[in-house]
Amino acid sequence: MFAFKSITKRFGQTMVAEHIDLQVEAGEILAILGASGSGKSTLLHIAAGLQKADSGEVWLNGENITFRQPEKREIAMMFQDFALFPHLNVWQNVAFGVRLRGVGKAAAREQAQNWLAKLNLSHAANRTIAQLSGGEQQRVALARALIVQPKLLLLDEPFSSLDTALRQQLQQEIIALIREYHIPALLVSHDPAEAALTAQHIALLADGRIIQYGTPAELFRRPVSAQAARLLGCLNVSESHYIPPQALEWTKQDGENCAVLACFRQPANWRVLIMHPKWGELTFFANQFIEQSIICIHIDESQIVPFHTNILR
Ligand SMILES: Nc1ncnc2c1ncn2[C@@H]1O[C@H](COP(=O)(O)OP(=O)(O)OP(=O)(O)O)[C@@H](O)[C@H]1O
Repeated sequence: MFAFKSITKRFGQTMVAEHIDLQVEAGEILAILGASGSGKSTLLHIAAGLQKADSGEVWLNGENITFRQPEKREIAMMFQDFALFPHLNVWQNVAFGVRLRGVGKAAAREQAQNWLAKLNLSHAANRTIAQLSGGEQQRVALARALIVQPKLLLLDEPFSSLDTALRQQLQQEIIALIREYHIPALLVSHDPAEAALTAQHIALLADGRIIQYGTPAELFRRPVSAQAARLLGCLNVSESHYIPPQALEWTKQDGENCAVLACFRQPANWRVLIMHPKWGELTFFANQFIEQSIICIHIDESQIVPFHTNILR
């Protein structure tokens, strides 16, 4: 298990982490979701020992590693830009970490081949990095990270340069490997869909504070504030409440007449913007183009999530 205990970090006047408490169990992914500049990468760097916290502790498998050197932490990182070594071929990149630990060339090569086989890359073992696609490079980066049997895996937006299909495939591979090898993982992301698909828990980070923590289902069902709802990419959010998609229904009767402001084509459906007499401008999705200028909308008010501001502050 990995844990941050009351981590605090400032850069000059900027508070980047304020008493952050988080933990992630072996075999699970914790996603830290936040806007740009919210302090996500700083937390990863503190976990890796690349930045020092001003106060607080970092624990891994029951040991306080706060003052341990980065190379002694047994932590692996994967980045958005892969960070592979261009002068080494594929298997040499994968074998790099075990070679550093003194494993002989033949044994390291064999271990690298095993990892490449696991990730369906055996055919590319002797290629240069430039001869790989983005998805293949990221799988090499994953093999290179896991071959050293890390005690923690840090994922810094590792999927963001991949297309949707590749991204989902790699996410599933990482989830399966983390589970198989019982490694806890921290994923930083600004993409709520990615966090929801990959992580068992999500921590929403804003201005150096965890504004909400829970399972993806808990967070999406009940964001605690407008800021949390917006970080989760929810629609129909105001400062006082959130109207979830299932609360809003297009009916023939039993609702309010709403003006249709716009209807946009989306890949899988139509996105409709309406003006509701009580709740104002709202968005919902329809499976057909809405031709009428007025439609009847029922809102199940029992499903509306009210915000009590400053709940966790
Ligand atoms: N070494 C540093 N010195 C001074 N300020 C820093 C340093 N590193 C980060 N910061 C500042 O700390 C804040 C948090 O940065 P951080 O990189 O952790 O955010 P982030 O959430 O990872 O952002 P992004 O999603 O854009 O990568 C930012 O305001 C950033 O400018």
